[in-house]
Amino acid sequence: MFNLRKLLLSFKFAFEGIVHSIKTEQNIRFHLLATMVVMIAGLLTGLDKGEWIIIFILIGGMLSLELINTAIERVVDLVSPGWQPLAKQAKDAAAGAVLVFATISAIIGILIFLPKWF
Ligand SMILES: Nc1ncnc2c1ncn2[C@@H]1O[C@H](COP(=O)(O)OP(=O)(O)OP(=O)(O)O)[C@@H](O)[C@H]1O
Repeated sequence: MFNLRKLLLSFKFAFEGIVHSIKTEQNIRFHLLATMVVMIAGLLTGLDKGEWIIIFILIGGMLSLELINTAIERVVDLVSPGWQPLAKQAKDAAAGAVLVFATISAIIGILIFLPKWF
């Protein structure tokens, strides 16, 4: 009923997916750098518990969305190695989802940090 080996293997595969995405996707490395900058800024600025929770939700959402974007890119390349309008639409929509979340995250970050600095 509960297979520990299978559970551990699924963690291993998920970890491999994260490592592969970091190695191959420049955008994910940029977001990891941004994550570190925000964490350091948060520690130096002094955020309350609610603000940290919001920041962690945004960081988790952002990185998860980047991983899903990588997955979509890989599946599109798999099923459509040649140029296809639908492949472009799929990849651009996935990239658009990342951009929407990144923009909203940046706005929320500004709303949290700016009043504390000025
Ligand atoms: N198979 C395809 N058919 C049509 N358009 C594509 C295809 N692959 C990528 N594109 C489009 O080409 C443009 C440039 O893509 P880009 O150089 O970012 O490559 P990518 O495959 O989307 O991303 P990555 O380089 O991270 O794999 C984007 O608009 C993308 O949607």
